[in-house]
This record gives sequence, structure tokens and C-alpha cells, in this order.
Amino acid sequence: MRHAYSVDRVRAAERALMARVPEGALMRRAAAGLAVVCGDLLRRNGRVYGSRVLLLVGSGDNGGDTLYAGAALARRGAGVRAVLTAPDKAHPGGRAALLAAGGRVTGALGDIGTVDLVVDGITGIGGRGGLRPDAERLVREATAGRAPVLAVDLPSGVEADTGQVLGPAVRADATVTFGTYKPGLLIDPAAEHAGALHLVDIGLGPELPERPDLEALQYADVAALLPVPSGESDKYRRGVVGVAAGSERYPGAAVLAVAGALHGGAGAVRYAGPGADAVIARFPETLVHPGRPSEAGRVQAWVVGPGLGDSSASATAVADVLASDVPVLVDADGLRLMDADAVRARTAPTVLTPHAGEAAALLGAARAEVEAGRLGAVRELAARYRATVLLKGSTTLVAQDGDAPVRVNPTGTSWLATAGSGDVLSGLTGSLLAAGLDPRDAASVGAYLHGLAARRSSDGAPVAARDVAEAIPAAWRDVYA
Ligand SMILES: NC(=O)C1=CN([C@@H]2O[C@H](COP(=O)(O)OP(=O)(O)OC[C@H]3O[C@@H](n4cnc5c(N)ncnc54)[C@H](OP(=O)(O)O)[C@@H]3O)[C@@H](O)[C@H]2O)[C@@H](O)CC1
Ligand SMILES: [K+]
Repeated sequence: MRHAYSVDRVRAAERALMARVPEGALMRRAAAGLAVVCGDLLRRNGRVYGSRVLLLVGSGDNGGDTLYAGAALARRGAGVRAVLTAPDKAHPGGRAALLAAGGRVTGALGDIGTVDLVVDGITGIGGRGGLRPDAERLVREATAGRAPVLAVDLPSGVEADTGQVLGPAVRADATVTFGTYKPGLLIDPAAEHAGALHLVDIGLGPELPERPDLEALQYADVAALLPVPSGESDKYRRGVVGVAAGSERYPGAAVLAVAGALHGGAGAVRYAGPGADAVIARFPETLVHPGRPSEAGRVQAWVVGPGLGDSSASATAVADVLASDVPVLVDADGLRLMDADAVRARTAPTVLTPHAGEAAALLGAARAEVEAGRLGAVRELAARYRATVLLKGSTTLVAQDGDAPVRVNPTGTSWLATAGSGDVLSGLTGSLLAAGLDPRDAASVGAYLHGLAARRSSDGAPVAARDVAEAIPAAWRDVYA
């Protein structure tokens, strides 16, 4: 599991640790780790000795880390030049160390044509509100060449706590972060600025609270959560997932949701609605019922919403499913048709799976607002609807009403922005719910497998939703291996 902590909690942990270690030790550890990654990057295209490194140095400790790392590189024979955004405020110890190691400190950028590496140490967790105009100009000019850009702790200009990007910000090829990930490194749009992530251990771990603000499942976490049938399982014990999706106008949504559901670990899929013929033609293993969900037979979880359209029968299907006493996943048209009070009144879990546009409608906000502030939006939705909310997007987030950490999905791919892929995710996640996963696990495991399936079936080319569904077993095997 990858964990991320908010700035306040990082600072509190830092204070506790500082009280136990010699002065300056943390910055030395951070700088040493940073210098190692700088060295690795330089060696990729040559060597450290004789290379040219440009440091962009702000007025806080982020600049201090950068200056000390620059000193280490200068001692190894690199030509290191630091441009200070505020010469009178730059970290005095770091500045002295760089000069003593033979590095140079300048106010002007000079020639960047020969630079091999740009290190961004303008702001870290102390930065607010996008880069200021002077810093922005410096970054624009310094990163115009071909040299890779390495950000220190965070790309300067992004919001550490929310993943928002409120103004101009550094676009890095890689980021070296200290002690723990920060939410902004894992959530778009900020995460897109960070590039490859390197975490440097500075001994902060024992000082951090047990519960992070954000967590990202890794292979092993997902493998441990996958529902695997025991020797005594039969199809009913493995769980039956009900799918209420599709309409005369959109029968394909029913087929795709069922395709996802068939691969999610439930023992059987029951389909209720007007797409029964289309479903059975494609998937004869499905139990179909052409009428309302409440008359379709017993299930352990329902998926409702994909392709329902706007008919009165669709509204009935949503109300029917919400009145059941099993976990329910509501997606797409279901999110529009559902009665908010009925959702809040449910005693069994509810999972809502909006994309940014649907989330905006549920919150009464603009879509752009949701996209810019995804973490706040998903938390707000979970609290307002007393539900588990999976907010789809380039970094899919899962939040639960209460104080559990928000989960961020690391397997997304932009190829998933394709018609019908959400229907597959709904079916898959509903199937995991029926198999007995708790709603937060079902949603985050569903998103993980779905992203992996898309990557596998895409392999760099466009994919159709059907391909994603078909690749779920391969993704499952990947995780399990
Ligand atoms: N926590 C830890 O465990 C450890 C932390 N460590 C390191 O310390 C870093 C945090 O250092 P920090 O607190 O000094 O803040 P930092 O990010 O350098 O920036 C603050 C300065 O930037 C300025 N500034 C602000 N906004 C700006 C903007 N938009 N555009 C331009 N400038 C802006 C603002 O200046 P002022 O307002 O004074 O003009 C302010 O003084 C952390 O990220 C990590 O690298 C490690 O050494 C080891 C352990
Ligand atoms: K930085």
C-alpha cells in the first residue's frame, strides 16, 4: 500500500522526529536521497563527473534540500549552478555548502543549452497558490531545453494537500519526495506534473499517524482482497449479482455491465430489464428476467443504472433496487433517477460511481470545479449521500462516508475514456460486492482490475469496452501471480 499524508500531519511528524535527532539531520537525509536520484538520472545519459546541473532554489527548506544535494553532486565532479529566486532568503547553510563544494550561485539563468539536469527546489510543502510570476518565468526559461526536470518533494506550484493546480506549476519528469507521499503526488491534475515518483526514507514513518489521508492499493493488497472460492463454495455461496441496466434504446449497456459482472467473482449473474434478449444472446450463462428487479429473484448485490434511459420503468427499477436490503451500486442514468433521500435512508451499503460530470450534477457544482478539486468533491459526495463514492477519471478516487482514507487507483489509463467502459466497471464492482467485499474494497479492487484490464488489452492502442471486459481474467491472473 502507498500512503499519503496531508501537510499538517507531515509537519507534526517532522517536529516529533526533529526533537529526537541532531539538528539538520532530516535535511541531510533528504538531500542525500535526492543526490542519489540526481546521480542515477545523470548516469542514464552519461556520468556525474563533468555533467552540468542547474538548481532552481526558492526561499524555504525545499531550496535548502536542493542546495545540499547540489553540493553532494559538486563534490562528485558535477558543474552545479544555483539560481536563487530570493537571494537574501536562500537557505544559508545550503548555500555555504554548495559554494564550499565548488558550486556557483547566480541570480541570472544564463545558457541552458548545455544543462544535463534541472532540479526544481522552488517550493515544496510550503508552496501555495501556484508559482509567483518571477518563479514562473524562471521555470519556463529553465525548462525550455532538453534536460530532464527533477522536482524536489513536489513539483513547485501544485497544491500538496488536494492535487489542485491553481496556477503555473513545474512539469517534472520525476519527483523525489521525503518521508511519505503527499496527496498531490497521487491525485490529478497535480500528479500529472510529478512524473515518476521516488520516496526517500528520512525516518518519518514511526512519527506518522496510523491512518493516512490517502492510500493506493498495490498488487499484493489487491491479491489479498480478491474473492477466491473455497472447496465448499457453490454458485449461490459465491454470491449472485443482479444487474438492472440497459433499455430498448441502449441494450448494449446491459450486455457490457453483464460482461463485467461475469468476471468479478460472483457465482452467478441475474439480469432484470428490457435487454434480456440481448443479454442472453451474448451470455447464455446469465439468469434473465424481463420485468422489474424486485421480481427477479434473490441476489447479494445489485448494479443499477447503465443505459437505463429516462422511461418510467427505469425510474421504477432504480427505486426497486434502492428499496432492497443488499448492497447496491448506482451508476450513469441511475445517478440521475435516484432519490437522494432514498439513498441516504438505506441501511445496506450504497456505492455511487459518477464521472466528473455526474458528480458535478449531484453536487450542484460545475464540472470543471470537480475536475480541479477531485479529492474534495469525492469526500463531499460520500458525506452528503452517506455512501461509498467512486469518482471516475484519470485518477479514480474512492471515498467512504466517515474517516477511512480515500483510495486512489494507480492503474488508470486514458484509453479507458471510451464508450461503455463505465458499464463494465459497474458490473465488475457489483460482482465483487456480491462476492462479499466491503464497499470500499469492492470499488477500489474493481477500479484496479478495470484499469489493468484496459492497459493489458490496449497495449498502447485504442480499446473498446468489450475488450476491457474480456481482459479482466488476464488482469486478475496478473494480480494473483
Ligand atoms: N517536512 C519534513 O519532514 C521535511 C521537509 N523538508 C523540506 O522542507 C520543505 C518545506 O520547507 P518550507 O516549509 O520551508 O517551505 P518550502 O516548500 O520550501 O516553500 C516555502 C517558501 O516558498 C515561498 N513560496 C510560497 N509559495 C510560493 C509560490 N507560490 N511561488 C513562489 N514561492 C513561494 C515562500 O516564501 P516567502 O513567502 O517567504 O516569500 C516560502 O518561504 C519540504 O517540502 C521539503 O523539501 C526536508 O528538508 C526534510 C524534512
Ligand atoms: K519543488
